Amino acid sequence: QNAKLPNVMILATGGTIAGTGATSTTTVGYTAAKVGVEALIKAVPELSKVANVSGEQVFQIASESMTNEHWLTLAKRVNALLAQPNVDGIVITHGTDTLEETAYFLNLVVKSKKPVVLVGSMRPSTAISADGPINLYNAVVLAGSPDAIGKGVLVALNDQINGARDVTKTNTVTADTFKATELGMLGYIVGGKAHFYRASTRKHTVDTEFDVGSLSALPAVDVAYSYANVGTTAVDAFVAQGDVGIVHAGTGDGSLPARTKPALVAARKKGVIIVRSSRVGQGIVARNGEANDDELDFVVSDTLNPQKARILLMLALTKTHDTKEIQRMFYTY
Ligand SMILES: NC(=O)C[C@H](N)C(=O)O
Repeated sequence: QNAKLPNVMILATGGTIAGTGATSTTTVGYTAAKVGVEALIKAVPELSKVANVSGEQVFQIASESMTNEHWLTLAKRVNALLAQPNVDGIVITHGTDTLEETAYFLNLVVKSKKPVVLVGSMRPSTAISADGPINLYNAVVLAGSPDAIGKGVLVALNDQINGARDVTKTNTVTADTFKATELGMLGYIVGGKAHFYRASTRKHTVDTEFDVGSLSALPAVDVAYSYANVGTTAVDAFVAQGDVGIVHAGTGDGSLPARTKPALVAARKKGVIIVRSSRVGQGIVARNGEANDDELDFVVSDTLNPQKARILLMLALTKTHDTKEIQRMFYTY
């Protein structure tokens, strides 16, 4: 322990960063979530020069299997740790598949300005040029950086700092997969230092109205994906199973196909909240653009992608079923 260094807690959840392959050239077909947190820390002795690190294994899963229950457990643990004066920042090691979702969930429910940084890797720990160790080093640097305080939940991979709201996985295999595309990344981690150039204007962490402290479950919300020839199978199934919200991942600017629209309108009449989002990946879904949202009593996702719109809708539904209020939240967070 060095009193001059920040105290950074590493919470491990699994993913490829904790994965192992049969050979050093195995970069696909490896097994995720095998290496424990102590081994991850031990693999990067340089960590002790930038922070007093300690580790905790919260889960050991591939992130495609992340659930709402995992998120509630993780968020409560993060909030409990950040309330301790001897914790300056938290790093969460995580699979990359749903990393952006966990980051955005925490961005909305963490009750602290202290840095929370999600990190993963695209190559397993056993690979040549594994990206996990450098990403972990950078994440710990970032979590211990005073400049990261109050910036919301951050993502550190490939020497870049991205904000939880706008970052997304853009490539299935390459190490430079996490990008905030048009809205832009926040900075770099270079030479053991975090360099910030921008911050999100959207509210997060201590400035949100959401509190998961007393929650043991989240409202049922699913995503209905749109494409040519789509019908009502998904929407009908979601309503039948009792969903209270549906995010429609529409084509283009959140368009509603002629065959699907009546099912969404009927679902809304039954009380289900409908959010129009887009599968495109860039741009605003404009209110009263591709559909008359005022008349249909639908909500638009603004620039949130469908998987993040699902998260905000779940949290919104813990507070209200008023569509005007929910729309306000989509323009706030
Ligand atoms: N690169 C990765 O971490 C992918 C892995 N399927 C996961 O999300 O756990």
